[in-house]
Amino acid sequence: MSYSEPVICAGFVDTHPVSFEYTSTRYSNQLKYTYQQEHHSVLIDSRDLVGVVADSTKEGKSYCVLYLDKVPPDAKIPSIPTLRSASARDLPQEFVDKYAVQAFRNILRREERNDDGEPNIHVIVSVLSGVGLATNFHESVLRPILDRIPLRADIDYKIHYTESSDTITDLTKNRLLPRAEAGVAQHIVLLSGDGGVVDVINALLTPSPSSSYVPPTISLLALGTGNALAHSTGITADDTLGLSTLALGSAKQLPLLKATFSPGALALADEASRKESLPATVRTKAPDGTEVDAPTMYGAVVASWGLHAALVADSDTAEYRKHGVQRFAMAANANLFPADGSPTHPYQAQVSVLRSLPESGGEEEWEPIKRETHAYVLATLVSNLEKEFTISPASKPLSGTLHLVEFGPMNGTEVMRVMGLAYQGGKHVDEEVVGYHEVEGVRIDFKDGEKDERFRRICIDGTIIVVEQGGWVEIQKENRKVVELVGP
Ligand SMILES: Nc1ncnc2c1ncn2[C@@H]1O[C@H](COP(=O)(O)OP(=O)(O)OP(=O)(O)O)[C@@H](O)[C@H]1O
Repeated sequence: MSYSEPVICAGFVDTHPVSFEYTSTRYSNQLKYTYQQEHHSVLIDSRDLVGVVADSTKEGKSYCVLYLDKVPPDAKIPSIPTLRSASARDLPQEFVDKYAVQAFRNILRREERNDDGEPNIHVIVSVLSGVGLATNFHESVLRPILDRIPLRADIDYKIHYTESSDTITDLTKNRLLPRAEAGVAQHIVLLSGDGGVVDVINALLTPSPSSSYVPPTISLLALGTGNALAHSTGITADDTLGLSTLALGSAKQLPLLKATFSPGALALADEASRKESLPATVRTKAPDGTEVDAPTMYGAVVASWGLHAALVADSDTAEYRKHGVQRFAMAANANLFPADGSPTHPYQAQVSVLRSLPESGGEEEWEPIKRETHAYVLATLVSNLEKEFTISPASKPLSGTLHLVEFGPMNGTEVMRVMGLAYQGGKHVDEEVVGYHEVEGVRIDFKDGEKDERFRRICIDGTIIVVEQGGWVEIQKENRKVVELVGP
């Protein structure tokens, strides 16, 4: 069949006779059905299509086509799309073959159950992620879709709503980790931003993993603010916020980075009103060669210091969160153009990068960046920090490469111009003032620089860690298989 030839056949929608027309091109697929009596047509674009579920309650080739009605672009309040379903018979076979939701069943191992009867599929709803739409999305969209599969709440899967910022960590540590270590396959459907994924990862990473550990699989539904992981892996390439990926995708190891800090480092909590210990410590060698217990945290997206860490830290308040993704731009403005008219801060530390030397058989070497002050130092595993903000154009989905973007102090207008180019597909990396390199690791050593702790804030996937005066942080790729992520 030529890709531009539509497939036309007769069938039924809700018992009314229709003519189906399925068009598949390189760029998009569409299913149109036209009621034979009224000549009225309905068009379903593949960007809105979740999948096609066989309807076992009906005879013959009966299906339920699940798709979404987009939120109108001029909607005044943040809203979720509306779930639509069409009960159809005798659909074009090509359409069924491409969008049938069998993959759902391969990923969601519902038949395996624990001794206490608890299923191994968990739906986690992070109620405060993004602008707070996860609960509504779960109740109005996800749950009715799971009902159609059919997957039954409390029998085939368990629902968890977050009650505090510790809910995901506690659930993972107490229930998911022991089963993963015992070799049980588990699936987590996560309605959150990147933070939910990071909480799961850090709770699963124990210092001495069991040899029978089975990495849980995560299906991410992009209900956060930045949603860097979802945008960078193609989960949000269509308009279903990750539902089509959940229905039709396949799982792959999620690459991680490991950030190890000098012993006095603490994470900020509750809008920076208090500090708390990091999730773990590891015994490691400090840059001066001494053995220390180093606070450690893992991430899947980004490790940064300077302007990026400052704007993430400053914008993580309930007040800023109301503005959705705009909160980053608002905080950037406040950092770049201080009210007192002063220039942006020249961040002081020794920054070094770990490079792999192919000429010496892949040996690695730390190489200092020859600049004493910095504005922007950001290492990332992903291409996009927001849908349109391409921080690292060379990063490929789930490839595990780490890229560093860095530049020195500039005035606010120039920083805005340069980083504005990231919204044009990542053109900032072509600017002479921007350093852009593939690296194995990055080290920031504060030595005697930076007396004010605001300038010693490090961002690991949205968590802000303050390094003590004279302290350091080392970021490297982590090779352990901790979770798999379902991608398109
Ligand atoms: N019920 C709750 N009570 C308190 N805090 C919560 C609750 N539910 C979620 N949170 C917190 O809200 C934050 C949500 O983070 P998440 O990353 O999921 O969304 P986001 O920050 O909006 O998106 P992104 O990280 O993609 O920009 C986390 O810090 C999480 O711990």
